[in-house]
Amino acid sequence: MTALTLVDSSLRDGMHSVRHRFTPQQVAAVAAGLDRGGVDVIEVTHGDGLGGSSIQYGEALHSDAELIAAAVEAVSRARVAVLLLPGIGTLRQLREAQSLGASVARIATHCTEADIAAQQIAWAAEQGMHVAGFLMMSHMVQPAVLAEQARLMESYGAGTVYVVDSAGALVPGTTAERVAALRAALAPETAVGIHTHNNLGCGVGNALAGVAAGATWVDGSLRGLGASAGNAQLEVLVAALERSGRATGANLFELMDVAEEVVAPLMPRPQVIDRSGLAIGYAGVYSSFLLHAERAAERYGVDPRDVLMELGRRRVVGGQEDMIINVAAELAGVAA
Ligand SMILES: C[C@H](O)CC(=O)C(=O)O
Ligand SMILES: [Mn+2]
Repeated sequence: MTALTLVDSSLRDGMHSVRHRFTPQQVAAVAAGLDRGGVDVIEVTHGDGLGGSSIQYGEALHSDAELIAAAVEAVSRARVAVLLLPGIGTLRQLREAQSLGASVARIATHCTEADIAAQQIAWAAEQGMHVAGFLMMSHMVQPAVLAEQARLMESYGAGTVYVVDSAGALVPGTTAERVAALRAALAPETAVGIHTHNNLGCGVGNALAGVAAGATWVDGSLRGLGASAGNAQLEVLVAALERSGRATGANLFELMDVAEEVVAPLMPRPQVIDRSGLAIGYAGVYSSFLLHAERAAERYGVDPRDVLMELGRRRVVGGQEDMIINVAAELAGVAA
């Protein structure tokens, strides 16, 4: 059985929850703990990836470069990964991240737009980085369509392709179908990854279903720290994987301690499934829309759930954040 690669997203997906305000000192403390805990890959960047710091996506307190350097310095065995969304981050920023010591490039596109990542995936693979293609909003297409997109990413040079449940809208059955479709379509040496969100309370369950269906790269975040309802809670996932007979190589008690003593005090609020988070999963809307939708709803005096349900009906995707204001204004019956 292929060994699992355990990936932590607390310092990247978790950035959405802390409004991109982690400091290099905090990054170093979390990364050192994850390294001691035996996590294989630690992802660090703005929540929307390299170059995400902006009015549109939220301004970060520190540059990606400062945070990546802090993580690289803090680890002794884990690899440091960065996220890049073509159209937000640039190859220049990816080159800088690699020069600072990042060795895994996660290149993310909407689930039907793998072709916009051809250049970035090929470049990173040529530089010797391990490239993971990240097919976001995977619930929006049928498994066969997703598998075709995964094959494109593989053809550009991706060594891993992920089913990414950005909205937390999948359940164990629909997760397993997608992972199995990718596993069947890709070459045996190409790994399949699973990245989940907990909006329907299925974050850990979906990750387990993904692993049972053939995923070997598996993401989580300490205390579940991630956009909207958060990710699969990493320390819980490790315990559940071990109990389902899959060795992780992680030190569970060390991860529990880092989660409790280092990450929990940094969290602005506990990672619960509140009504807006649940509405995101139910509507099938991009998780990082949560804070934008809450702000827009407050500004126009409407219910954030109505905004989210309407965004879901319109099949709005990442990159269309400006539509959130339009929808809130329309629901309020005023001009944006
Ligand atoms: C940019 C997104 O936050 C990437 C991600 O983690 C997801 O789609 O889920
Ligand atoms: Mn995510």
